[in-house]
Amino acid sequence: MVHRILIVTAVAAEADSVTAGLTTAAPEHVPLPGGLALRRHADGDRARVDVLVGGVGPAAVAAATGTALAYAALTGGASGERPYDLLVSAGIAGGFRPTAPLGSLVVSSAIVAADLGAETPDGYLAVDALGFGRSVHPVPGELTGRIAAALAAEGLPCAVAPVLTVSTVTGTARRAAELAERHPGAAAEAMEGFGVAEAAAAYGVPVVELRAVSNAVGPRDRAAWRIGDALDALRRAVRLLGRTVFVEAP
Ligand SMILES: O=C(O)c1cccc(C(=O)CC[C@H]2O[C@@H](n3cnc4c(=O)[nH]cnc43)[C@H](O)[C@@H]2O)c1
Repeated sequence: MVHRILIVTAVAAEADSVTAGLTTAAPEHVPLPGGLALRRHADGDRARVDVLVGGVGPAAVAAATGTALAYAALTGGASGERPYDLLVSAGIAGGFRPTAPLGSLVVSSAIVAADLGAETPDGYLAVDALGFGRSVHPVPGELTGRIAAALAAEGLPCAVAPVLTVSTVTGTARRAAELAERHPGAAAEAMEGFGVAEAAAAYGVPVVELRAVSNAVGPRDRAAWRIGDALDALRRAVRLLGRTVFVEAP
């Protein structure tokens, strides 16, 4: 059985790291509606890994991921079958100190919409507390365990922890403290995971977020960003997962 994985990044530089990490030959270009395209990597009859550049932020990436899922559902195998076996939201992120230092990896134990809600005189209320939708997508613990074990076995340790999705990059110590207090144990913040997870949930596909830390969550300090190191960590992580978890039964 071929395992079908869709890896969604925000920008092309992240997709380039993912593509470089996959060990198969150059990908096939698969055009999608809406000006989107998949980079399709096939590993014989073991796995098919599609890589999608979905845009920055939860709205853009949810729209793009939804398009890719609808396309796969309409053009793929038997009706009623899941269009993919696994979705991965991958890219660079801000890391919460001290859990996620620069260059380290974070695998989501949950994917959390950290600013989807309402401010009230008594504090923040998440959207589910307001009676609409949800603010947390769970990630199968067995899946995160396999990913973490595969990475650690090759000397690439990672934190397994909640990853926050924000629409505004944190740029002050005050905001970082606020988020850490509201989401104890969170290891990283990025801008796409929740959008990918919403699309995945609509099609019943399990989802996980994989992030490589390029900067610390806190006061803005562009000189301290390590985007190259994070992209390299992402490439190494995908290389390992391409040989292990991506070709295993979901
Ligand atoms: O201008 C800034 O201060 C700034 C700081 C960090 C990141 C940005 C971006 O515009 C990148 C957004 C892009 O990268 C992911 N990302 C990376 N670091 C973070 C972060 O600390 N908080 C949220 N997102 C981050 C994100 O997923 C986007 O795709 C600008």
